[in-house]
Amino acid sequence: ASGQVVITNIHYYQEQAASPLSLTQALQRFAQGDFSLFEPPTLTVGQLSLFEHPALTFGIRDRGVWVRLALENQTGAIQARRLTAGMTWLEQVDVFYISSGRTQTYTGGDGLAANEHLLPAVGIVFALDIADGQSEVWLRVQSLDPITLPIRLESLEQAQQTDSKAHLTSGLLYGILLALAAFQLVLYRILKHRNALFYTLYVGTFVVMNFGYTGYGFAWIYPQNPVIQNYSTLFFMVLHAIFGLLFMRSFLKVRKNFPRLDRGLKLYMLVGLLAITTCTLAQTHLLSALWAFGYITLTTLIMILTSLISITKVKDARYFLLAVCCSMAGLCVTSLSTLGLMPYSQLGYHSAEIGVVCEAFILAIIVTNRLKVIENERITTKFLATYDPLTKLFNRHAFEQMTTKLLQQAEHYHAPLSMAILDLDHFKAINDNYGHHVGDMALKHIADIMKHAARPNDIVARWGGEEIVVLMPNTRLTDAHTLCEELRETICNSPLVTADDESIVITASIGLASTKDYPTFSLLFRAADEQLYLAKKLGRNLVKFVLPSKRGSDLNEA
Ligand SMILES: Nc1nc2c(ncn2[C@@H]2O[C@H](COP(=O)(O)OP(=O)(O)OP(=O)(O)O)[C@@H](O)[C@H]2O)c(=O)[nH]1
Repeated sequence: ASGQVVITNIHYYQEQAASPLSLTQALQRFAQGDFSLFEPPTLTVGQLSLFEHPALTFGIRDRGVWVRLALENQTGAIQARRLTAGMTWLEQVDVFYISSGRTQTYTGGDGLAANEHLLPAVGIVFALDIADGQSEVWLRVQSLDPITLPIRLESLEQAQQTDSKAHLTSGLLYGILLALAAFQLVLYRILKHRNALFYTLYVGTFVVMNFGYTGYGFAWIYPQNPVIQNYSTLFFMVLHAIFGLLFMRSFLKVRKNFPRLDRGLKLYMLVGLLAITTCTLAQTHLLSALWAFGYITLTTLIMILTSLISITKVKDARYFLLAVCCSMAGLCVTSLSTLGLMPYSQLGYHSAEIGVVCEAFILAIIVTNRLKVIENERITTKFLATYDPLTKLFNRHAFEQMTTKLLQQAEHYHAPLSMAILDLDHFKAINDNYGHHVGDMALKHIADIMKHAARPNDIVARWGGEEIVVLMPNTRLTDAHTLCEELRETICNSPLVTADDESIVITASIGLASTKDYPTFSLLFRAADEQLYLAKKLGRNLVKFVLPSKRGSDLNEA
């Protein structure tokens, strides 16, 4: 039987006086011809009608509006229908169903606690039994939020389909946005970077705001509290804008690049927050609505302008701009269609959500990318603090720190510990003959040999220039000597082969000392260094050390 109950025409009237009209007065006005005929816009793309469900829009106003629907039931029987008459945020919607001189009255809207007529994501709905022949529905709507009245008269099966579609769309939207926000929150937990936190709050406040205006909050969470319903959406709208600005300041480095603008933004955010808090606490609904809509529009413009002027200064600012433009475009279409400045359609109404999803995706990608760069820099800095970039051996600083610790342990456990200092022979000649580049290759080559020769607990570090130090825990001088001898031999038997296929024999001199006689780092180092000097003096390619019993003599020569 669907389709055989039709709305034949729609008339509307905007009250002029602050005091509301009664139904009788409205009927009189209609009879006098004060009502206007509503002509829904039409636009079809192929089979699809963009303005499938006519919607009347009156913007934000403090006076009531009347709508009259003329119905015709051609089925010859009473038909059950569901009438959707307005968005979930409307404060009060009175419905008068008139047939054969009898009037039935219903009241819905979010101004009334636990209102059963409010269906989240769908609107304010009424179940009507439509009498055979002609009948009328009269609606009176009063709200300080935008008065947007999509009108649908649906059979019960159609209504069910509409509901499923609406819940599915909302589920999808929340799913995507919450997943993106959760991902950034995890990144924030790990990397502690503000970009990720502000992103989470920016997207999170949008979800809360959306939960408010779609009516889920009122239907599911605070049905007894119309005050929360009336103010939460507007409050979170401003909060969403503020987190957007905080995110932008951090991402576009506004404080560093435009200090004066940054100070202005701080003030702007403070004013935004104070104003909406005051309006909310004072429960001035009209002012809150005007402030919230104005503030979010101005904020989006500020974000667009700031990203425009940041393009030359900040990497990825152009993507930030693209993201904000997506959201701005969506928000504009939704605002214009809810405020009645452009024809209302479902697509238009959902544009803000589509825009925000696009924005959230783009922002998630650029934030993750930014965090990757920051993390890489952090890893590099950490690496450079510990390692020598050329040879990838520990650097001098790391070596000193580790040695101090190991010396304390050796002393505590009365364990032996040896230190060797290795210096390449005539290294200057390699640089001079083959170039600095080959000198570097030689250093790397020797470092690789030493890494390979070192035992798991040995510590090999580049002390500086062509000097490499080795700390050998739990190693007596004689064992250390054997190891150093092997190392010296390996080095001189492993010539460096250059890119030109030239083979360069490299030799090294090594000085060795043990903690048995030199218990502190400086003494140990100086002793090893003295032995190195001796090795050089005695002709190079040698390992030199002092026997503990005969300090100063040099019995072991390679
Ligand atoms: N290619 C290269 N050369 C370096 C690096 N660090 C230091 N040098 C060079 O190493 C050379 C060390 O020269 P010297 O101290 O005179 O010692 P040497 O030529 O090895 O002679 P002996 O130590 O007496 O055998 C200098 O020419 C430095 O410029 C480096 O990282 N890369």
